[in-house]
Amino acid sequence: MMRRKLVAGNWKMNGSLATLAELDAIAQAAAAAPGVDVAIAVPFTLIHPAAVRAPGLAIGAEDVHEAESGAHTGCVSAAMVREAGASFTIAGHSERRADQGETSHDAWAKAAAAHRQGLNVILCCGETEAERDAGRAERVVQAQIEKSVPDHADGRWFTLAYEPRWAIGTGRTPTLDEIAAIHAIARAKLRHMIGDAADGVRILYGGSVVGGNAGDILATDNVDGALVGGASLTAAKFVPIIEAAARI
Ligand SMILES: O=C[C@H](O)COP(=O)(O)O
Repeated sequence: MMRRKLVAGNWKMNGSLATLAELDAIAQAAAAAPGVDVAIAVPFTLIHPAAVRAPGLAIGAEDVHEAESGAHTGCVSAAMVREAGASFTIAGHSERRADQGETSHDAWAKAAAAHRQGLNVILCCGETEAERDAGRAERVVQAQIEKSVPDHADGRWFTLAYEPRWAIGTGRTPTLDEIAAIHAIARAKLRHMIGDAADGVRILYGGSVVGGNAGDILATDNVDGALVGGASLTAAKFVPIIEAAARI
């Protein structure tokens, strides 16, 4: 099945009203690459101004709470980010797993809550360095998928992102064979869980993607796009990744 490439940025806890100016050139590059979907997740406070400034880009949240509303001080619901202009959210990012103790079950609940509000979801999985060194990367990713992918997931709203934790922000990436192996296993696991719908689900690779390695990574089997952290913060670094996706 033909799956459109998706290049998604994740600004994490970076950015300001001033840096939204980067979106102008990113939106231009996205418009010049009609075969590629381009999305950017930004801090909650920037969702609305980003959506207003760049209506041609998919703007998203980096997380949502699993409840619809209620006494959860400091948290933000899927309905709130949708009202602010988000069309998608990330769920289960490894930094939330590490910093906030989120589990795969939490990621599942957040993905389901986001879908109930009509948001698309990029759900993250990925092993630690110790797990990879112990030869457990495949089993860890399979278990995360098993516990976090909602039953009714399909490619119209659901995207999986494989992000080995040791590759995030480090400048280190797995080999292309290692990426292909995990993506094939992830696809097989999705097929086991959701049947033929798995063929429509995009599986992104994330972890130290930059302009220089994007072409090779995006051309790897079962890699349907990239989830980009550091290199999504400026148009100068992000646009080459969009252009690499457009050349595939
Ligand atoms: O969500 C994005 C990833 O965590 C990758 O971050 P990075 O591109 O800075 O390694």
